[in-house]
Amino acid sequence: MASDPRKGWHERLFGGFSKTSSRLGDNLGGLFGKAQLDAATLDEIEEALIASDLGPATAARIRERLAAERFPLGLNEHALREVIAREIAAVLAPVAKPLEIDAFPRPQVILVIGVNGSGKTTTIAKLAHWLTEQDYGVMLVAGDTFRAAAIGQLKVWAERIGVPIISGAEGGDAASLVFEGVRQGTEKGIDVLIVDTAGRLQNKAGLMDELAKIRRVLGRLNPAAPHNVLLVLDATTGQNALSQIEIFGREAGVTGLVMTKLDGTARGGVLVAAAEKFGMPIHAIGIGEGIDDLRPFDADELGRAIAGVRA
Ligand SMILES: Nc1nc2c(ncn2[C@@H]2O[C@H](COP(=O)(O)OP(=O)(O)OP(=O)(O)O)[C@@H](O)[C@H]2O)c(=O)[nH]1
Repeated sequence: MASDPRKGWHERLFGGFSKTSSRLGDNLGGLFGKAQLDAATLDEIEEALIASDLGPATAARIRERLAAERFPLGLNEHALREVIAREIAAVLAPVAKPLEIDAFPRPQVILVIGVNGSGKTTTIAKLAHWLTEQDYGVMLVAGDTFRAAAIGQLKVWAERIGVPIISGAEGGDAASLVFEGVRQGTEKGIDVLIVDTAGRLQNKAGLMDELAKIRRVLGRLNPAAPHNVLLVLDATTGQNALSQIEIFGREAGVTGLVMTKLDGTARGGVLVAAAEKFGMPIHAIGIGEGIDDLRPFDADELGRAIAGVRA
């Protein structure tokens, strides 16, 4: 019997977030079972939530909810985790937006940006796979011309997924490659063009200039392009991911986020902090290195995974 892919995802999601939810449990440990939810206990809970990367605004929000609710039998672990799950879901619901591919014009252009090692290349592969599964014709552009290895890696993925790729020589001009991508994409009737970009933040000015140039070239071909600018973030960097949203959001016209490596890190709470602080759409999360490990998410389900509440 074929395995149910939804069930598989649910299990991987809860498994992936297990370090995050157990860290939350460790931080809250001494507070379970307190008979009184007095101000001092609420303060301690709020601090534990902040220490779990959920962000000060969400921590304050959960504190308020706990203060407003009555726990006649004392605050047991399950009740506390349930409140946390609900409030996290409320923070995530407005930003949990799957990537939308408009019907016109074709190709839709998705520019993928982020610092080196954030999981950009793998995310592009997963995204291409997700789109081809929905019958979109996808083409990749190896726009990280700064590193030969990045070009090679993307080519391997393209072959594995079975999508065409436009690539040039190391050190080539990324903007002209993108131009060529749109030209060929239009000619071949491609639906979605996914463009990889360099991620060397150590040369921030150069990087931002290059992204601006790519955007200018795209804009000349079609004023609405790029239709999406996705910022890929590595959850394991914790609060650092927030400053990347700030920098790239200000300078590179980010339209949405993808957070990767949420499996195997205890810092998954940062996804909630990002949602609360920036309110930007979060299109998908990555919970593994496999091609199927990137998906849009359901806010309620993710709230339970982070808070460690089994359905
Ligand atoms: N556990 C886990 N690993 C991931 C995930 N996404 C990517 N990775 C791994 O993270 C490493 C870096 O990913 P890349 O896709 O090469 O990152 P990049 O941002 O393109 O990096 P550069 O090529 O150095 O610019 C690889 O070993 C990936 O397999 C994820 O969701 N979970």
